[in-house]
Amino acid sequence: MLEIRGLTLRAGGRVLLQDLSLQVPGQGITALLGASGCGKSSVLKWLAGILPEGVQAEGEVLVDGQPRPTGDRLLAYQPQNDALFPWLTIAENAALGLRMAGVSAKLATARVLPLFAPFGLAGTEGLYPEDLSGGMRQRAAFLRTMVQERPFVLLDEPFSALDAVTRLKMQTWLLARLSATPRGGLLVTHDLQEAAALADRICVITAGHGVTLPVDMPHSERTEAAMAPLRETLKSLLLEECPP
Ligand SMILES: Nc1ncnc2c1ncn2[C@@H]1O[C@H](COP(=O)(O)OP(=O)(O)OP(=O)(O)O)[C@@H](O)[C@H]1O
Repeated sequence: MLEIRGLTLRAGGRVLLQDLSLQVPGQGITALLGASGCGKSSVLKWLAGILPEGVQAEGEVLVDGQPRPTGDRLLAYQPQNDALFPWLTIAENAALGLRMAGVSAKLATARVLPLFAPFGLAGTEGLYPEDLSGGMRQRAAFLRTMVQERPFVLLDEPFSALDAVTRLKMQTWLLARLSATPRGGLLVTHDLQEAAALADRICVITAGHGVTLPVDMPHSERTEAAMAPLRETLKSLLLEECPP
């Protein structure tokens, strides 16, 4: 269990988040929703240990009840922008997380290459980021994050640049991967449908605080109609933040 305790975020003299506590179990997906600018990306950056200077944070990170530093090696992080290095090939970029964890180039390459085809990236291995579409770059960044197989993955809008069909394929892949090798996912998304389809619990940041709702239905039963009441609840929580 990854736990955030008492996180307060400030930026430009403004309190973004006040005393957020959030639990991310070691299995399944916890979604983080909230209006644009409420601090979702900053929560992930703080956990990943890369909060920019303009944002200040106070709070604690714990894993299985033990205090851990931010930027802990138990966490893999996919930022909102793909953060690929333009001078590395797509295969080298995809392997970078493993290389930085000390895995040899040969082994890292052997681990990433089999995922190129299921991610729709076959043939791009030797290309450079500038040769790819935004959606392809986003999948390369997703690949780089998931292949690290760390106990927790922090995903900041990982599918925002994808078309509907590719998005569905990658969502299905993510659910299958997290169930095959249980890990905890913290997923920032703007998409209520995505949160309702994937998450086991949803934290909505509203008026600077977090409200967490469990989602108990099996994924196979989550039709649009079945999830409509949850989407309405999420919408009302989000609208509290943004009155018309
Ligand atoms: N480097 C920075 N310096 C000062 N303020 C910043 C910095 N980065 C972010 N902020 C401010 O912090 C607030 C939260 O930003 P953040 O990106 O975490 O929000 P978000 O909820 O993820 O937004 P979005 O959904 O639009 O991605 C914003 O008001 C933003 O202007």
